[in-house]
Amino acid sequence: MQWGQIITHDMSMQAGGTQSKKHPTRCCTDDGRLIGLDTAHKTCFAIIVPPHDPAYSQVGTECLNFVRTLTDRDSNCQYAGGPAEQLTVVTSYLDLSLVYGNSIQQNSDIREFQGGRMIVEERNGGKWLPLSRNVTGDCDAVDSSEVCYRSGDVRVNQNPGLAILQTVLLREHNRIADALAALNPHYDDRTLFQESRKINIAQYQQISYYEWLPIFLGAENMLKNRLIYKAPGGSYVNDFDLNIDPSVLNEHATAAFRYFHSQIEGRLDLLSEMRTVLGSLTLSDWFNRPGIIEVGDNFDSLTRGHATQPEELTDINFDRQIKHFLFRRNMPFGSDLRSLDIQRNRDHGLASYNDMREFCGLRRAHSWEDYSDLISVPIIEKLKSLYHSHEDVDLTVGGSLEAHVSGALAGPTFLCILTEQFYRTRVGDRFFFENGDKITGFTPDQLVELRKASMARLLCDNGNRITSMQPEAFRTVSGSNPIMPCTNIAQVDLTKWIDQKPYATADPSAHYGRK
Ligand code: HEM
Repeated sequence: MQWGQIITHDMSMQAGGTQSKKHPTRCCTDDGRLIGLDTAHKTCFAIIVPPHDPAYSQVGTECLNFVRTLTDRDSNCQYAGGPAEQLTVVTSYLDLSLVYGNSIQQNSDIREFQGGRMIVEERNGGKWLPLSRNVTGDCDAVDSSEVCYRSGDVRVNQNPGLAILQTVLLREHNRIADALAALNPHYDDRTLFQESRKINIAQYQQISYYEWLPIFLGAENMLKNRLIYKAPGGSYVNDFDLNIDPSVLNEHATAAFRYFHSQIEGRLDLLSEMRTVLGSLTLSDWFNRPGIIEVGDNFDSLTRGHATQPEELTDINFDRQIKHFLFRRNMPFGSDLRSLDIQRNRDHGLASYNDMREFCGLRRAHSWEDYSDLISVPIIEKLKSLYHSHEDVDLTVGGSLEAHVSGALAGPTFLCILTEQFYRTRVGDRFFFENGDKITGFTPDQLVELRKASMARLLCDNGNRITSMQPEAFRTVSGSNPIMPCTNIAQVDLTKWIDQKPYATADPSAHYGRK
């Protein structure tokens, strides 16, 4: 689950949102009462809570704040006709923009400009993400001495697991930079930075496509649709296609990929190196308060917990920590992520579930009963009581009610969207790590090494003192996936980067991130 959120934050962020921070536009009063339509801001689309709601009725909440995503109409974009298009504020590519930032300015703010490294700050003997310059603004901090991070992505502080993986990926960059500096003492800061960034992104793409996505999209489905290849050793996959638009599909970011919100577990276990449970954290106590990961041995214990504790089932149930208590900020109740997802579907004006089925080559339903090919009859009965017509069912809702395709964690409609997205994400990326471009690609020897990258090794190398892990870290520990010493887990051999080729650059003024 947690890696999925990393991928999400790398690929999209709707414009105008504040994520976990309280939105300055208030569409409800602070105690959850409705504001008249005439007084509410024009971007308001508040979620109306029915009086009998089992959770919110306990505290009389009538209204959940919801601010519409900014569109091309709100920006200086040239209006090209057609419906409004929602804007995103991060790069679509899987390029670790959440670590490196989305612009030269963002990047310059978090780079050390020495030895190719990113800024880390030492606290209590550990190396951590640098602190935000506006602690009380960026986090739910009581005072400005609390830990609150600055990174390539403003959502970094949202939950402890996310902050851990952001830290792991940042430390990995510096680990690579230090190793390259030792192997190539003549490299300058910029060369070290760019080469380390390139390796970090390549490992991350390898892990995402070959280790993580097969669990979600099914390995066979991915092979069949050319998202992954049985590419042995050092051979390239030259599938870059200039005509493929790698932008993130609205149906992906606003509906299909959010289905995995159902995997979020509200209890975060802290585990010792022996994998005994030392305690646990409650998710809603730690939204936007990442400092907890720096306390005692929590960084390692939570990392082990995330690698050991099963995620919640991918189904119609959502943990109350995000369904009732999202960003509750010490209040008895917070917001409801599931409602936000459904309302966001409507805000963005996505095609209906039925339209999307048809688009994906599935049978268009002409009656409620026609949905029974993919949705169980008792659930259709519930839908009937909620929607006037079968044509009205939202994509977010219908897609998440389908029986899963064998080997995947989604039904056919969502799987169609997810597969199309991750096809575009690789084929539309001229820098995708398997690409054999002479200037930007890796050598076959380097590719052999990059294909050894794994989540297990990433956690081993970047914990404080994590010394053992199961080799398939996205899967639970079992007889065939036992905990083993980190030293037994394959590592990318960086000696293959000993001055392999001169750093290709002609125009010195075009250096990304130069101060
Ligand atoms: C503790 C974990 C997580 C929390 C608290 C969380 C919370 C949120 C919130 C508050 C939003 C914005 C909702 C809105 O206003 O529309 C959001 C958006 C989103 N989430 Fe999550 N999420 C989590 C994990 C995940 C995971 C595991 C995935 C997928 C694997 C995911 C996928 C998405 C996507 C695709 C978006 C839309 C991003 C955009 O385009 O702005 N999230 N999430």
